Amino acid sequence: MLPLLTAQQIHEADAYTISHEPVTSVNLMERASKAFVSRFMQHFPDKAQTISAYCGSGNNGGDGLAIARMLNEHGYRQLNVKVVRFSDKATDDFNTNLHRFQHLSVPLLEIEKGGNFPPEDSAIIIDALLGSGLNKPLSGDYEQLVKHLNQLEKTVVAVDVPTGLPTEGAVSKEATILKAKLVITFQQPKINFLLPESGPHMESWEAVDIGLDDTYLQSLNSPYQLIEKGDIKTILKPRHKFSNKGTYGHALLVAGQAKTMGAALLCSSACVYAGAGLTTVCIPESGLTALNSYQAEVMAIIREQDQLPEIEWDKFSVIGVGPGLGKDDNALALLKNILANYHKPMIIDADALNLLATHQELLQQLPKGSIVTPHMKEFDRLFGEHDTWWNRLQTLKQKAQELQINIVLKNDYTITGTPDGKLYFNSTSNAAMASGGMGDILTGIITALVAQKYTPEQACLAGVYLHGKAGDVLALPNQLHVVLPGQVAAKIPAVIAQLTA
Ligand SMILES: NC(=O)C1=CN([C@@H]2O[C@H](COP(=O)(O)OP(=O)(O)OC[C@H]3O[C@@H](n4cnc5c(N)ncnc54)[C@H](OP(=O)(O)O)[C@@H]3O)[C@@H](O)[C@H]2O)[C@H](O)CC1
Ligand SMILES: [K+]
Repeated sequence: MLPLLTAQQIHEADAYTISHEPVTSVNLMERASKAFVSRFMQHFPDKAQTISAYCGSGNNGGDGLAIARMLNEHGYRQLNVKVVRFSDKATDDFNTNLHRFQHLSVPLLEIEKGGNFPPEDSAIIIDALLGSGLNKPLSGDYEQLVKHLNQLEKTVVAVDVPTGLPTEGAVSKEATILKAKLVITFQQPKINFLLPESGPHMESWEAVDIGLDDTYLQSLNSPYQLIEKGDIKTILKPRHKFSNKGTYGHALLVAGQAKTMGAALLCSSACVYAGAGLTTVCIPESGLTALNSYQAEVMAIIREQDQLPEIEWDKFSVIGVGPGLGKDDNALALLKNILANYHKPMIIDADALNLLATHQELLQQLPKGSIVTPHMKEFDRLFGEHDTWWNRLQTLKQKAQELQINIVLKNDYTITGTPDGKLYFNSTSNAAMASGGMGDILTGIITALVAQKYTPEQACLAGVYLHGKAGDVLALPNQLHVVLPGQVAAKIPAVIAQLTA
């Protein structure tokens, strides 16, 4: 897991590394700048490109000066630096780097408060104006400069953080932020990079290691964690000889209506592919032929209109409810019936979430450790409207603790909130997966993992990762525009095999 820290914690981690490694703060800046330059050169190897580095007078600006010096050493000749003097203050490391810069033949121009902005002819702008030290929205000269640079529509590469973007906390829709094509960030993505509000302000980010003390970073016990491949490899268990279908559990999915039977087919199919020993789906009779032809491995319990189905509750290791279920009185009666009779962790998705939203008292009846898998709109229906993702994140943390459930908030970086108050960001998936039915697949996968005796938390983290990884494996190598949910399900065994090899 990569702990995701707040700006304050990053500052403390700097100080800890400086005193314990030990390394001087200017050498830590040198190390960070070197890491930036080596990544920058991979993306922009053409040394004849025109580059302007805009530097503030804090440590982000100090990085900018060190970066420009290093690029010059590497033979980038069409380089110039613009230092903005909008503040009377400058950090020591900025001053040291300005001093180191002065004997170079690289043009350096200072932009004063209230001054005019010089013409900008470079193709690439390195944004080293402000970084993680941002403590208020941009205004005055900074805001004017950033607006000016934004309208030039250059290729902006931000150092650590795009100027004006807070690393955590609410991002105002009105905020002026320097739009980056690429952010090369130090040590870890900043929490806001993983929330949709950063989308309009940055196309992509890459984190470079600057050697902050890892034991210290882990000891901060941050509630925000980024899931990495190694974490999932640790969770997934290989299959053993002499195991049989009974070893891998019996999953029941309660899903589907005549017009939304596809959801039931997709989630039960995903459950089979993700390895449940047995999968049964409870559907209306109208779906039986489709089920038998789509996925012969799945068994059925038929649900009559207006009648509760006969379910042998003890037979099932786990129940997943909701995809395509509908929100009518029958669906509600069925959900109530399940909550009254089944007391092990269950998975609640789609229509069942909307029923919970309109019958909030049922939320309290969810067995401890249950899993709900809302997308943003379902989440807000359940827990109230949110005007920023940061606020939504805080509700996610609070509700998972309060209800003692796992909440999987589906998004680009799907976030799982767990009963112990942690928020885990997933690192797989891509935009080709944005299509109807993809959530049904996730429900099937998570249900299958709980059936196989993974803890609910493990099932969420691994399920979300596998789902996204299957989509990545399918879409990324060929830059596919779209991948279909059924393809993602069928890819799961290969993805698990690769992770357990
Ligand atoms: N471990 C690491 O990640 C390392 C990061 N490094 C780099 O350091 C910056 C952070 O540097 P810092 O000096 O703390 O802050 P900034 O350069 O981002 O900002 C400088 C000062 O600007 C003022 N400020 C804040 N917000 C605004 C604003 N909206 N308008 C104008 N001015 C603003 C603020 O000072 P005040 O006294 O005015 O409050 C800031 O202190 C990090 O991003 C990395 O690039 C190190 O190089 C190595 C380790
Ligand atoms: K910056």
